[in-house]
Parts: sequence; C-alpha cells; structure tokens
Amino acid sequence: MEASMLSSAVPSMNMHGKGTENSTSSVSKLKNGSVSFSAAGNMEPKIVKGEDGYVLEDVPHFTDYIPNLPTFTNPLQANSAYSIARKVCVDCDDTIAQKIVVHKDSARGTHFRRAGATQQVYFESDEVHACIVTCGGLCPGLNTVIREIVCGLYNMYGVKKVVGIDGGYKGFYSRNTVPLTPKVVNNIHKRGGTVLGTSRGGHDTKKIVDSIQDRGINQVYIIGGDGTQKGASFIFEEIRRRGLKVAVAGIPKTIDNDIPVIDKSFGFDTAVEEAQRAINAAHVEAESMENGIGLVKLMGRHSGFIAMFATLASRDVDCCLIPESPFYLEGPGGLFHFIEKRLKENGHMVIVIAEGAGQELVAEESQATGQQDASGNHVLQDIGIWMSQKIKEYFSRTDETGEKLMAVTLKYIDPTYMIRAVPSNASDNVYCTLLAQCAVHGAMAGYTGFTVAPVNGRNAYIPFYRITEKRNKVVITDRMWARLLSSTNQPSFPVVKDSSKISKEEEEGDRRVDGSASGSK
Ligand SMILES: Nc1ncnc2c1ncn2[C@@H]1O[C@H](COP(=O)(O)OP(=O)(O)OP(=O)(O)O)[C@@H](O)[C@H]1O
Ligand SMILES: O=P(O)(O)OC[C@H]1O[C@](O)(CO)[C@@H](O)[C@@H]1O
Ligand SMILES: [Mg+2]
Repeated sequence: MEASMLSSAVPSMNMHGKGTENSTSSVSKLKNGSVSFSAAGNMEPKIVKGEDGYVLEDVPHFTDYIPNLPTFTNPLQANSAYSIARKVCVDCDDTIAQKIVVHKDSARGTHFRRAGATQQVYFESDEVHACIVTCGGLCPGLNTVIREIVCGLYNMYGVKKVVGIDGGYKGFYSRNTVPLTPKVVNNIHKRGGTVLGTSRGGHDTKKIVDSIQDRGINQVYIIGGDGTQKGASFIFEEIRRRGLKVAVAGIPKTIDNDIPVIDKSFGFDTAVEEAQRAINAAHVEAESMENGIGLVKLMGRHSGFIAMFATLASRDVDCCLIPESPFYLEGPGGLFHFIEKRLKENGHMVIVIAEGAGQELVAEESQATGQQDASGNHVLQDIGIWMSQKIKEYFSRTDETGEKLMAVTLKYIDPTYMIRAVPSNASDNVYCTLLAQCAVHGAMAGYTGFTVAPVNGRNAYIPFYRITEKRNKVVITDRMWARLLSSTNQPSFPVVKDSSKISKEEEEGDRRVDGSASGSK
C-alpha cells in the first residue's frame, strides 16, 4: 500500500476524542520508511532501506496514524536569537550513523533520525499543553532537563502551558499538576534531585493516558531510565491506539549508564566526578595507616560503568570490581591473595566495588530474599558491608602459632546516594540543555514514541524498542576494560573468553561513553 493510502486504512480519530478507542488493527503495509500496525495493534518498526546497506530505524510520526493534519511554519525561523544562524533547521534527510568505525567495504548500516528543529511543525504555539514527568532513581541533571524543556517551549516556540507531574508515573492519576514557567524553573538546575519528585512502580497505562486526555495534554516529556522508557512506550502505544495527537518524548536518565545505543546518559560524568571525592578520601585514609585498605562502593546494579570510569579517572585505585567481571576470594589468583600482595608491596590499597558486583558470592552464603522494589527491580544485597567483613575475617585468620595473618585497617566508604544527589556539573548542564531542546523540537515536529539522545556525538531520535530491548554493559573483552586492568594491575579473575567467540551482543555493547565509536581505538 502506498503512503497516500494510509489514511483510508486508519480508522478516523479525533484529537482528544476519548471514546475513539478503536483497536482495529489496520495492517498498513507501505513502501520504504512505512509504518504498519501489527495484529496486536502495536506499531511495527519503521525501517527505511537505502543503497549500500543503509538502514534508517525511524521513529513514529503523527502522520503515521492521523490523516490530514495541518502544519505551521516553525516560529524558530523568525526568532531573533537565530537570525544569524547559518541553518536554523536540520535537513529532514539528515541521519546519524550508529557505527562510525567502518571499512571500505562495510555496509552503511543502521542510522537514526537526526534531532533538531524542522521547517514545519505540527502544533501552533497556543495549542500546546505540555507536561513533564520524572521517574526512577535520582540522577544529576534532572532539574536541568526540566528547566530546559520549559525554557525551550517558552522561548523557542512561544508555548505558555507547561505543567509538571508530581512524583513520577503515579502522579498522573493521583496528584495535581504543578505549573511550570521559566521563572519557576529559573534556578532549579543548581539543585540536585528533581523538583517534580520521582517514584518507582505505579505505572498504569490506561489511567495515565486517561489523565493525559482528561487534562488536554498534547506533549508528554518522560524523563527516566530503562523501566521508565518501557512505560513510555506503552503510553505511546495506547495514545496511538486511541488516535490522539499527543507526542510522547522519552529522555533517557540513568546514573548507571546502562541504556544501549546512546553515547552516555546525562549525569554520568557528574557522578564519576563526585565519586572521585570518595575515592580520594579512601586513599588518604588507607595511605595514613599501616596496611590500610580503603573500600568504596559505587552504584551500578547490572553495569559497572561508574566504577570503571571512576577508577580510570582516579589512578589511586588498586582494584575495581564490577558485575560483568566475576571474581573469587580464596586461593591463588583470588582477591585475598591480591590484597595481601598489594599491601606487602605498597603498604596500602584502594578497592572500588560496584553495588552489583559479586552478588553471586553473597547469595551463596545468605538465603536469597528475592526481594523486589516497587518497579520490580531485584533488590541487591549490600556487597560493600559483606566485602568489608570478609576482608577483615581473612586477615584475622591465625597460623598455628596463633599469629594473625596481617594486621590491616579497613575503612569502608559508601557514597552511593551522594554521587547521584548532587547537581549536574557544567558539561552535563550543556548536555542536558541540548537534549531538552531536541526533545522539544521533536515533539513540535510531530514525532512521537521516541527517545532523544546522542549517538556518536549528535543527538538523534531513537525508537523506544532500541532503548529498551537490552541493557548496556561493560564488555570485559573490550580494550577499555583491558586499559583499566593495566592501570590497576589487578588480576582479571575470570577466564577471558576466546575473542573469536565474542557474541554479536557483546560486540554491539562496545559503544563508548567518551563519544568515540569504539573503545578499541
Ligand atoms: N516494564 C515496564 N512497563 C511499564 N512500566 C514500567 C516498566 N518497568 C518500569 N516501569 C515504570 O517506570 C518507572 C520507573 O521504573 P524503574 O523504577 O525501574 O526506574 P528506571 O526508569 O529504570 O530508572 P533507574 O533504574 O535508572 O532508576 C516506574 O514508575 C515503573 O512502574
Ligand atoms: O533509588 P533506589 O530505589 O534506592 O535504587 C537504587 C538504584 O538506583 C540506581 O541508582 C539507578 O537509578 C541504581 O544504581 C541503584 O541500584
Ligand atoms: Mg532501571
């Protein structure tokens, strides 16, 4: 079916027309770049194929499911701030390559739509009623993103109706909204946390979309991690199913930096910087004592990026333990032997441990609780306290003469919440500003069901499924982990996989937080 025939295949839909819940699964097969709806009513990926293996994984647009929408000239083009800009808008054919390390014969590969202002927009300024919600754990930069969405809407598009949803997803249906103006948000970027509040759990798609409809909201900005983005994709699907002209824009937030595809998430740099303070303190304490050990626990439930980058940045760390790299305590090549050796060599040492590291060791000894938080995330055992205890026990062991193995002093520092509760640093502030403005441009342009984030240094609109399908992890067979090992000189506890057997997933996980295409530079 040609694109022009889409309108006839899609049931007629009213804007904010509650009751137009037409779940007819009109299967519209279009040419390249087309959209189709699956039997379940979900939208299938919009894939455009071009020459030499070029693939665009495009994001949904209102025109995919609402026919005959009027468009308007983008007011940014008349904005005095942009009067000397060589180009105000991005070209609608601009796309961003996912992989930038290529060989001369490589296929061009996957691309995403370049984020930015478009010539035509699908909202008039006074028609827009936007809302912003923050969900999941805290992260430096949340307030900056909120501020810049509000200021972007007001200053770039002349929008006057922006509200905040109080306390995460459940706030949609259980709380009042908070009016947001540039004046209200003027100073919030200097504070940690989120002025809107956040929560885990409470995602009820139907109730949320009912509330969006009842309030007449037509742009929804959703800031949160992997769980939040999954929730956002359900909200988008329901909105599309109801045929509403409501843009759903996701802004990825995660201190753990575990969202795939994107270069890195906002707040990550700030967290790594803040972690230096704890590592420095651990180092000072350890250095001042005979056989001093400083142990620092950092966040990272499934992914050890914070621990890895904080270690690489510090150079005072002797051992970094992350969830992706299993280790063992006893015997030759084990952690205890390494600690003993390092103490004999240097008289002190610093260990950084990610909260998700060594969970299997703790589980072996304790009854697995299987506890979950309100969002269904597995609650971890406290590896920091457990490890402190184990190290102390080991060095208190006595030989046959009753003499202790070694008298050590261990100081345990747990700055986990401190590194995510701080305001974002200067570079994260700039990052958050671009991200927020790109989210606003995307929604104004009629795109929906997308996450905005940098890919190889350029902001792109990425379909939700690419963000939520897997988790980004440290690839321990990658050169970046080897760099860490060579900087700490710690043992690489596990048997390293034969590189010819590295899975495609691991290979793809090899995306940089430093903006380059590969850690294997
Ligand atoms: N699979 C899912 N489907 C729908 N909603 C979800 C899903 N997973 C999580 N959510 C909702 O998203 C919100 C945040 O989820 P979660 O607590 O897992 O944090 P997150 O967004 O992953 O952030 P982080 O883990 O980085 O703190 C919660 O309100 C939760 O109900
Ligand atoms: O905020 P909570 O519920 O204590 O959860 C802490 C978790 O949140 C994260 O900071 C992710 O946001 C993880 O690193 C950590 O395990
Ligand atoms: Mg999460």
